[in-house]
Amino acid sequence: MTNLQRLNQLASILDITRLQDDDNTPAFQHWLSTLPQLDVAAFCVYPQYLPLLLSWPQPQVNAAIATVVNFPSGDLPTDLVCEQIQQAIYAGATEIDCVLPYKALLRGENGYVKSFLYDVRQVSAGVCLKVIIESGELVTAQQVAKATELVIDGGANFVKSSTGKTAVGITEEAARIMLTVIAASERNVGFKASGGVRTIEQALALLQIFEDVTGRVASRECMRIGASTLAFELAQHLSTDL
Ligand SMILES: O=C[C@H](O)COP(=O)(O)O
Repeated sequence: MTNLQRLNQLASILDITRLQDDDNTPAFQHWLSTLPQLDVAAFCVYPQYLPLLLSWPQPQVNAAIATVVNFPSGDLPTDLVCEQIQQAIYAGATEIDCVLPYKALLRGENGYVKSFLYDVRQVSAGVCLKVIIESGELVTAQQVAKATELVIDGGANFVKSSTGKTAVGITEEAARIMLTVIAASERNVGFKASGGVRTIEQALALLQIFEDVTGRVASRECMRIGASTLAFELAQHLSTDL
């Protein structure tokens, strides 16, 4: 595969993300105006910015519209998270990135986590559900594996590593653990790497790990990379490689 083909493959699995806590309408609209024209997998923004994204005059015809719930703490009551999901879908979201109650998992409350995953899957039926395990906050490899296993068993479409709001985002070690559990499962579940993916080198390394561990070719149906700045570097490389 040529470098250009690999970079285009990377663009096709990118979830361009804007989850700034000090954001506002003018800044968000300016951000939209700066976005490069790439055939990406999705745009991921806070729920309050879904209307602006959906009314954006340059629709990215193939891109999904994603938003976040139970974000970033993972601590909200299940019924409130389900309400957030319903509101997001009503607002036009076609993908939901939902933070797992990972602190409950760390307390050993696996039953609560399973019940949470069941409820959010029911209320998000028909849309793409990505569950964020916040791998950088899980202490042991066993906890990363267990969180991944519970998310898969709960029926999510993707297991996502990080919110990008904690000290540690995705690491290659956590990616390997998550992908090993995903590869061993009988279910068709995808992997989303996120949290501090700032360079093309990092992203290509994660893409390679995905393909090495799962034996699958990375596509938007089975792999995503969530990043807030990578699209700009990628567009520069793609324009110079033409
Ligand atoms: O999906 C969430 C991402 O982590 C946000 O991207 P970032 O880490 O490049 O800011």
